[in-house]
Amino acid sequence: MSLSDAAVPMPLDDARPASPALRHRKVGVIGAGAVGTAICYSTLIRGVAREVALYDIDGPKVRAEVLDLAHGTAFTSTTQMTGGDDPAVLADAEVVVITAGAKQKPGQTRLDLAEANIAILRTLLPTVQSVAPDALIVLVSNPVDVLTLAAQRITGLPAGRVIGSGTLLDTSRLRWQLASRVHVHPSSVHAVILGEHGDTEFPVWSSASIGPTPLLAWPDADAPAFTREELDGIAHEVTHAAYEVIQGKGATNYAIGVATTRLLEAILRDQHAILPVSTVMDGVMGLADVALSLPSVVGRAGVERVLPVELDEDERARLATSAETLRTVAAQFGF
Ligand SMILES: NC(=O)C1=CN([C@@H]2O[C@H](COP(=O)(O)OP(=O)(O)OC[C@H]3O[C@@H](n4cnc5c(N)ncnc54)[C@H](O)[C@@H]3O)[C@@H](O)[C@H]2O)C=CC1
Ligand SMILES: CC(=O)C(=O)O
Repeated sequence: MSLSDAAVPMPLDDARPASPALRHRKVGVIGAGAVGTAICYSTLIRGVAREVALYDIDGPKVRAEVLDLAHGTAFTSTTQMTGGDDPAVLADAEVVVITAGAKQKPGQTRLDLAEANIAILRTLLPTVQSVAPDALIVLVSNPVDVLTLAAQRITGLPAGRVIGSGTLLDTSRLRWQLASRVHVHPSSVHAVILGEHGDTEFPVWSSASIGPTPLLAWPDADAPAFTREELDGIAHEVTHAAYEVIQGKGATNYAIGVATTRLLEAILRDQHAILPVSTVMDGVMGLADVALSLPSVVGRAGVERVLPVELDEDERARLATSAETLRTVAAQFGF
């Protein structure tokens, strides 16, 4: 069996023609590292796609990961797990998720990865477009906002078809922090991190709420009101969460795995869900020629609309700082 033959055999029921709704639900994932495999795993478990295909240049590694994931599909949904070291495994994917490339070493910022990972995109994207010409592109590799702008410019695709995971993960971290503090489920916390997925990101406290109660007016006998100092501390922990995890285990992967699956679900099920993801801005809130996260309506066509947000003066200044930081880095690479 060649390395690119790593696809598991089709179960009998998959030999029948798929219903139109299922026929195209194939996700390609590039990069069989900590992040790519976590995305495959959570996508299998949640049954979001009909087929997940994993591609990596490291043949033995990708073959082993595909087999390990495929061996568990008796206990997941009907999803097929395929893959190998030939990019043809991505053929006809509806969405291709890019996790390939360098990751931060302790002490590095995400922006330090720009040169290496833009170079990978320049060779990878033409291949992706030839094997999966209709695919939406989802960027996860870092610095994800700079790579989202680069990928959109390299492919020439409409802005909404090139999506960075952006601050979806940071927002999840924030919701978990706040939920733990007031003893509710994170799904009942409505708060968002916007801007760069990186050191200049910021929480939008002015519109955050817990259930229907504005966060800044939080009253509860069991959990007292938030002070400004405490909110600053929570924001700092969210922004620095990745550094702590990377210091301890060398990578972050499970949370980005489920966050990316949530994005894939919004796309493949055409949910028109509002998610904080990164796309190239086209003038919304005065932003252009930069990719960063604002609340975005996500469905089968990709990001269908980017929603302007009501921000206070401090939040507006922080959005401008994020945009300026990202523009400066992207410009160094001609974007
Ligand atoms: N956007 C986000 O929220 C997050 C982004 N990341 C980023 O995801 C990226 C991947 O992280 P890990 O999976 O931990 O790294 P890893 O080192 O475990 O895996 C990277 C994989 O990419 C493969 N690869 C390298 N060049 C390739 C190419 N040209 N074609 C195909 N495959 C190629 C390598 O063989 C390796 O298997 C990093 O840039 C990291 O910073 C990680 C966590 C969260
Ligand atoms: C590595 C990274 O970008 C994160 O975990 O947020």
